[in-house]
Amino acid sequence: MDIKNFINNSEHIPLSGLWLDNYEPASGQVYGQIPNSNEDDIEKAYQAANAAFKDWSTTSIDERSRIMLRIADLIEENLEQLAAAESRDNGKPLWLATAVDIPRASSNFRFYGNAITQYSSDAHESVGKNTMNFTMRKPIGVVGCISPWNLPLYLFSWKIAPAIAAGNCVVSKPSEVTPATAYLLGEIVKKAGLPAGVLNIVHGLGGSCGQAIVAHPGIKAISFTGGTTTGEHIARTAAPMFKKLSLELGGKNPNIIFADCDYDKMLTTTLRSSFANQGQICLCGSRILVEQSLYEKFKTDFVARVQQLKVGPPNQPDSKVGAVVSAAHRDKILDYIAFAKANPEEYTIISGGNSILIEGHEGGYYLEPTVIEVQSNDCKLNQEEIFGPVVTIMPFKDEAHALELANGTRYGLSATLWTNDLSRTMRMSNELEAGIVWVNTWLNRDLRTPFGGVKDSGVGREGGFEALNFFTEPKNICIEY
Ligand SMILES: NC(=O)C1=CN([C@@H]2O[C@H](COP(=O)(O)OP(=O)(O)OC[C@H]3O[C@@H](n4cnc5c(N)ncnc54)[C@H](O)[C@@H]3O)[C@@H](O)[C@H]2O)C=CC1
Ligand SMILES: O=C(O)/C=C/C=C(\O)C(=O)O
Repeated sequence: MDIKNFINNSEHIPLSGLWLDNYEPASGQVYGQIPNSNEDDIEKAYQAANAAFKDWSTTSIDERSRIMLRIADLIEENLEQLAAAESRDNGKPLWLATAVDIPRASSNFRFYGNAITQYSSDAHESVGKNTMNFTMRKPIGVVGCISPWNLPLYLFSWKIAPAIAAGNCVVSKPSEVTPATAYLLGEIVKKAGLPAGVLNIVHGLGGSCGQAIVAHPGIKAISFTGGTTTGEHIARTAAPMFKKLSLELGGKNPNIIFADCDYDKMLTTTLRSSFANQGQICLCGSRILVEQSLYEKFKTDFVARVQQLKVGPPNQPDSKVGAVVSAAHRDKILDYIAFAKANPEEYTIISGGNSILIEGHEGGYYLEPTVIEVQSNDCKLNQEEIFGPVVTIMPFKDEAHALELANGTRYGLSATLWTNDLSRTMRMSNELEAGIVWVNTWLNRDLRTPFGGVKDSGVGREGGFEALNFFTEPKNICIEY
C-alpha cells in the first residue's frame, strides 16, 4: 500500500519528495512507502485547517453530529478492509483488529457524534447581585493530534472524534510505524461529507513531522499518546507557547491478586491483561503482585496457561499472540530479557524468554510470551516500561505491602485489583496512585469515563465530556441587569 498525506480532502505527496519504508511485522518485509513529511507539509495542512475553521466552528451541532455518525457507519461498513490493513501494518492478530480495534474506532466517532448533542453551557445566577453569568465553550481553532502504533485507528480516532465534534479543525499525525488505517480513514471522512480542511492527516517521523505540529505557533492544543520520554519532549516545546496539552503516556501497571478472588476469572483475565496485543497496551498489567498464600499455585497455573498461548502469523485465526510492531521494538524487548538473563540473582525467567522463528515468516518479529519472577520491586524490569509480551511476578505479604509495591513506580496509569472483600476494595482503590482502577475486571471501558494517568503517566484526561472540555475554551459572560 502506498500512502499519501490527506490535506483539504485530497491526497498529496510529501513536498520534499522523500519517502519512508513501511514494514510488515509478520514477515519483516517492506510492503509500501509513506511520506516523510516535514514542516512544509505541516504548514500546508495548517493552512487548510485554518481556512476551514470559520465554517466548521459555526456548522450546526446537528450537522456535525450527522457527519460523525456517518463516519462511524462507514468504518463499520469497511470493517474487513480496515481490520486487514491494521493487522498487516501492526502485526496484531486479524481477529483482534476485527473484534476490537476497528469497532472501537467506529464507536469513538459514534460516541462523540452523540455526545456533542448533549454538551451544554453553564449558567450561574448571582442572586442579590443582579447578575447572570453564562459560560460558553468555544472550539480552540486548529489543534494537533499525535497518536502511537499500538492501537492505531482506535487511538487516532479517540483524539480526532472529540476534536472535530467540538468544532475544531485538526492537523494529525499517526505513527510512522502504523500509517495504513489513518490513510484509509481519509477516504472515509471525505465520503461521509466532512468538509475539506477539517481533518488533515500528515505522515512522517516524530522528530520532524510530529515536532513541526507541536512547534507550530498556530496550533493551539496538542493531544498526544505515546512514550513518556516523547511526552516530556513535547511538553518542553509546547509549554513556553502556552499550548493546551493532553498527554497520555506510559504505564507500569500493577495487577494485584488477593487469595479471596474469583480464581478462574482472575486467571483468564490476567492472561489477557498480560499479553493482549502482544502486551503493547499502556494499560497492560505488566507487574503481577500475588498474595503470598496463593503465590505458588498462581505461578504454576499461570505458566501452564501462558505456555498454551499460540504465537503465530496475525492472519491465522488460532494465533493468540501475533508479531510485535517493529524490529527496533523487538530488540528493545529482547534487551530487557537479556538483562534479566544476565542478572540471575534478581530475575528468574519462568516461561518464555526467546524470539521465535516461524516457518514461512522467518523475518517476522515473534516473541515468546515471557514471565519473569523478580526479587524486588526496585529492579529495572519493574520500574521501566517494556511494552511487550513480558510480565514480572512477585509475592506480597499483606494489603499494606501490596499498596507499597503497587505505588512504587514513577508511573500511575491504571491498576487492577482482584478481591471479593468490599472494604479492602474501597481502601485500596482510594490509596492506589492511578488514574484508572479496575476491580475484578480489566480494560472494561465506558467511553463516558475519564481516561488518563497520574505521576509520569501523563497530564489531563480523555473520554466523555473531559475530552470536549479539553478541545474547547470556556468563555464566561457576566451581565448585570
Ligand atoms: N500508549 C502508550 O503508552 C505508548 C507507549 N509507548 C512507549 O514508548 C516507547 C517508544 O515508542 P515510540 O514508537 O518511539 O513512541 P513515541 O512516543 O515516540 O511515538 C508516539 C507518537 O509520537 C510521535 N513522536 C515521536 N517523537 C515526537 C516528537 N518529538 N514530537 C512530536 N511527536 C513525536 C511518533 O511519531 C508517534 O506518532 C515504547 O517502547 C513504549 O514503551 C509507545 C507507544 C504507545
Ligand atoms: O481508551 C482505551 O480504551 C485504551 C487506551 C489505550 C491506550 O491509550 C494505549 O495503549 O496507549
